[in-house]
Amino acid sequence: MSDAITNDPELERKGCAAAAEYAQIHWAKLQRLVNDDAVPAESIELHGNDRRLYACFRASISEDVAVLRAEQLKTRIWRDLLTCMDGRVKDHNFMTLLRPDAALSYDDQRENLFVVPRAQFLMIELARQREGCYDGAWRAKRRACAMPASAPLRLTRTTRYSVLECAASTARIVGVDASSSAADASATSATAEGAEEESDNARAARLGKQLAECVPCAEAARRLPCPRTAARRPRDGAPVVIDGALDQAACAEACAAALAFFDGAGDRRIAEQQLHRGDDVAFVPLFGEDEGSPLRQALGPARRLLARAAADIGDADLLVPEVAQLALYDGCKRNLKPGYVAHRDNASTPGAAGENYREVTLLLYLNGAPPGASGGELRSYVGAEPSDLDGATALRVDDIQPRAGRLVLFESRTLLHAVRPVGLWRRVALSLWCLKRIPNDRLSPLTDILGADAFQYLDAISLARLAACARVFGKKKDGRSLCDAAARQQLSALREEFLTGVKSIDGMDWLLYRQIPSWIYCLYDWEESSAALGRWGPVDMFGDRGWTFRRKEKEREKRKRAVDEIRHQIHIKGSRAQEYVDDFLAELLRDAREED
Ligand SMILES: O=C(O)CCC(=O)C(=O)O
Ligand SMILES: [Fe+2]
Repeated sequence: MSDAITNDPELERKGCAAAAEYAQIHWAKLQRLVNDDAVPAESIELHGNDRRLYACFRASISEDVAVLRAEQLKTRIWRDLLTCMDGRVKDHNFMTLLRPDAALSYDDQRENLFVVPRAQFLMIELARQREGCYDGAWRAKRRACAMPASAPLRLTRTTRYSVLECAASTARIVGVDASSSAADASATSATAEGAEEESDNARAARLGKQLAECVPCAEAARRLPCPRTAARRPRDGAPVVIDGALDQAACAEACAAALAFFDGAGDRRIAEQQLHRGDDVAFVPLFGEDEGSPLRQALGPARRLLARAAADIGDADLLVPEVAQLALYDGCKRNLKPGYVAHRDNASTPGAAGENYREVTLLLYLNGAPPGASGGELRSYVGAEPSDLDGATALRVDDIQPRAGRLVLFESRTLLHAVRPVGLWRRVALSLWCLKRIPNDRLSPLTDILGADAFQYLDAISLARLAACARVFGKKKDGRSLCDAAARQQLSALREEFLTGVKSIDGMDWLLYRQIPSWIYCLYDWEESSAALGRWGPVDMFGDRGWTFRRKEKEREKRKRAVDEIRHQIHIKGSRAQEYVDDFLAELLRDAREED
């Protein structure tokens, strides 16, 4: 056809990557409609003057735009119309990908996408928005596609996190039930949120959840075989940057799977956008089978690389958590420019508020800013003083560009860093924090004795007993001990299952009081006994036999001796610790009754 518009090969060559990125951004915008039925389709802005552009289009062309054939796009009318757009529409002739069928995603019709000038794309998409192509039925269908019926997002409680879990992808989204146990493993010691107020994250980190769920790095590398990397221990407060740590193909696959995963989670990704950081976070198990999990499979090479890099740092004391963090800074979401304010991943001074176990931070970028997009640099304030929270004392400020396959390592306690606001692109990275036990860990004397791993093998009842013991000799001021926290979590999960019928060590039904068996509360009270005498013991705890108890210093002494004894027994008996703890608690309760 003589008046057909032909594609300019030069334009194609230059615009290929940009077109793909633009398509991704456009699809992300439409995702808002999928996630929220209340959003009118035409409220998604595509261009500065959408109404006018749409009117202009409909003044010339009356065809239906829901499903288009190639020849419909190359007519003389279109050519004239597009010629008028020069100077009126920004980037009017930029190569842009158009979906032939509005009902389907880019992926669904990957082979058949049209390459059209930007102005043409805009007019067609604006018409689709305004003419019902993205109506309720379309949204429902897209939702169904994103979330197969067999894999609904559901709220689950595990011993570790309270999470939204997508069964098909085995990644876990944090942030649904922040009040109880959200542990997004991102404790921040020096963020804008204020030093006084401890975040859920910080609390989770302080309680050592990460430490209870990790393996020595050599073991991690054994479990996830991968060739040696160039990773080395970062020193002198400066980050180590290694390019090409992961090949482009692996990055592209991982990135696409991550974006699909986050898109599938929709608005449920994160309950509330936090002020100091704008990313969406999911936790991906580092180890285990890949089958049945597209996301985990796609992240396989990245997970192996991180585990290997952790081992290559060469510090035998380093531990690798069982989960890596997948973070999306979605610059295409709600016109936000998400970033992360200046912070350190661990307290710069040992013992300071917010301290956790992070020693080395590993960041693996799965993509970089596409041409024309900007932001998202990792800003590092090298040499900033430990008390400096905003980088004023930095000797050097380096902006490290995210790039597919780029691995960055830095000392978690030392490097003050930020993520610069991300422009119109979707930045995807996988992070892993290598942990190190804190000498004389104030959090958990029992952990020192049993080892953090023990918590994985103890059932709720055992943990509760250990918790009770830990409370007796644990350091109160810092909050719950490790096992106390673990016990609470397991017990509250159990609550739904067994409202009755779970027996405490002395054969009584657990009386659930604020989700925790009341005998634990008795022990708390017991522990809290001060020099002043007081009455204690919830009357209902022992039902008909309700009794009270007058606390005395000498009993406190007695308990302390008993606890020391238990500690000793645990130490020498190893795995039989549980029995001894049982005996100890039984004894405590017996004593208490006798006293009465
Ligand atoms: O993604 C990055 O570049 C850094 C993210 C970060 O600082 C964090 O998650 O703690
Ligand atoms: Fe960080």
